[in-house]
Amino acid sequence: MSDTQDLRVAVLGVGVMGADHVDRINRRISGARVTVISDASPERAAQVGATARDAQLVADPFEAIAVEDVDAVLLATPSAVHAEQVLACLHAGKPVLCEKPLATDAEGALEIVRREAELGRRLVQVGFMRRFDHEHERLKSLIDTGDLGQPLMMHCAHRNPAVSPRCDSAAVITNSVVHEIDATRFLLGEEIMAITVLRPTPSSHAAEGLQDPQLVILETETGRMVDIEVFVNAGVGYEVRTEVVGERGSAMIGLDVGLVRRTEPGSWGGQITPGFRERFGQAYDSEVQRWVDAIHAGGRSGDCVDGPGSWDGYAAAAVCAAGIRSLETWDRIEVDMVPRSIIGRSGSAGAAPDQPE
Ligand SMILES: NC(=O)c1ccc[n+]([C@@H]2O[C@H](COP(=O)([O-])OP(=O)(O)OC[C@H]3O[C@@H](n4cnc5c(N)ncnc54)[C@H](O)[C@@H]3O)[C@@H](O)[C@H]2O)c1
Ligand SMILES: O[C@H]1[C@H](O)[C@@H](O)[C@H](O)[C@@H](O)[C@H]1O
Repeated sequence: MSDTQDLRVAVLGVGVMGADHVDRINRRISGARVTVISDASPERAAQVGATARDAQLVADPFEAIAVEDVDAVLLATPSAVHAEQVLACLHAGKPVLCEKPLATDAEGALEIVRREAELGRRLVQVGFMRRFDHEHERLKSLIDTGDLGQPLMMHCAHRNPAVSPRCDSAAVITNSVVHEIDATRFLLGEEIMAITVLRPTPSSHAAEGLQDPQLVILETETGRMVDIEVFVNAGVGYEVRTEVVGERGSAMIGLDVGLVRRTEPGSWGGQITPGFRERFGQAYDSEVQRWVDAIHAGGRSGDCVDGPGSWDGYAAAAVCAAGIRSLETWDRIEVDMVPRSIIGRSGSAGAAPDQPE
């Protein structure tokens, strides 16, 4: 790849998210095109491949990563296989944008942080797309300029209309709460030290044995508290609300306040957002465009990340691991994280806890 050539991207896993990413790269992102598609389902690969003229289908995901004229990899495979596929990308020296979570356990994420640090280049970006959402960016800017005074608390709600019947109680944390964990680190700029997961009466719409909803309390290094209602079978629509309460005021995002209409006879209201693709479409586009631009800027030897990196993926995985433990024990659990200083320079440009080593 030269500066003027399109980045040749392999997309692995072309289900809901991967197919969207193929479409976004080919239609809306400049400086990149999808040249390889890989999916465990040959039918699905062929179906999505038919929408991407230039793309070659490669059945084995590790062969797809190794294809010589693939410059970068976008992973939208199931969360359980992210860690091994990211490690394969690092082994091949290729930049990777990995959908969240980076790994389903803290050890897997830490291994990635260590391997990237050994390479001496930042090649791993994690798909915490809320950092690219305009509302989140505005909220962060209000906090950073001091307009709210010192932030003290955050209140969050994360409601999905429904999830796959295969989703278990731990996956509610690793797949859904992981977004609030990253948003907390991003907005407040510090690490999370402890987590408590409470169990309200489960919804009758949740699958047998699934703890849904859950109430999660995060405690940060300086003692700020964040409460999160996560409810993944809430019906109705998609809602992600975040309110930051500071010493001089509060601010809330995610209120679905698009167009509000008054119509006869006597009705008033707006549209409910149906899902994450609609709510975060702009954020996914910005995330992928900035990733592509960062790889062009980094070239063959520089850093290829603009946004959350491997350290952010690890920090979130460590909090999730403590959350799963809290879910099992009903206790408040302190987060077990290695100190950042032992890792070296790899990690995130976007995350606040990015102190000089
Ligand atoms: N950032 C977000 O808001 C967001 C939204 C949805 C999903 N996600 C993440 O994206 C990932 C995919 O989620 P999804 O909803 O698209 O899932 P999905 O089930 O719709 O798609 C996954 C695809 O991967 C394929 N696959 C399975 N194992 C594979 C393997 N080992 N190698 C290659 N392909 C394989 C499957 O056949 C399927 O087509 C998950 O990690 C999820 O957490 C992120
Ligand atoms: O995988 C999805 C995705 O990450 C969405 O952004 C989130 O709202 C859902 O809860 C999760 O299941």
